[in-house]
Amino acid sequence: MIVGIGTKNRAKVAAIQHIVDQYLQDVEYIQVAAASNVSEQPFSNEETRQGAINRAINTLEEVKADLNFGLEGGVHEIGNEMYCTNWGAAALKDGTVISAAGAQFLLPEEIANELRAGKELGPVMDAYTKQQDTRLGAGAVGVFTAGLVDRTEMFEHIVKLIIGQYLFMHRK
Ligand SMILES: O=P(O)(O)OP(=O)(O)OP(=O)(O)OC[C@H]1O[C@@H](n2cnc3c(O)ncnc32)[C@H](O)[C@@H]1O
Ligand SMILES: [Mg+2]
Repeated sequence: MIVGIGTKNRAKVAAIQHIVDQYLQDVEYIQVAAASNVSEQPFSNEETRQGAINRAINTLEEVKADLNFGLEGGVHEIGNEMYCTNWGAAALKDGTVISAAGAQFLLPEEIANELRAGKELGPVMDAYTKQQDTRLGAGAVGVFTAGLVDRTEMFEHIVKLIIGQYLFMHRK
């Protein structure tokens, strides 16, 4: 089968490939930088979920694979506290869209304030860590969990939930 990957972000690509390779056979991958059609920095669960779904559908339209993945990161606030939130979706050839949410974790107040001022988490994390492209490696989750959970592991759980739902739908 053909699996479409709607991102070129290597942390997300690795998450999709690790889980697909574990549970599906004879897979060929096609990658595209699919548009999310939401803000660069989604600011609610609804918007983050929509970004993942849009990426999955845009990947389906571009590569027409059997399973087309979209993964999206964003933030949302509960009271005065800001959490990172993560969503994934897969669009099937017949237009069915499977979705699942993943881990959420609290962002430190100094990071949350930068986002409230309109900045994006990617560049804010690079400034905070004095490194480049945090979002392609450990991610904010890796930094703020002392390396216990990196961005790939976080998205792997979402991909596993999606493939599990796909296998359930196609059970014999
Ligand atoms: O190439 P794409 O697939 O777009 O991957 P991305 O890293 O930009 O990821 P998202 O668009 O899903 O994330 C939305 C925004 O939040 C940032 N972001 C999300 N999660 C992050 C993390 O764990 N570490 C650093 N930045 C993160 C990201 O850089 C964007 O500004
Ligand atoms: Mg992005």
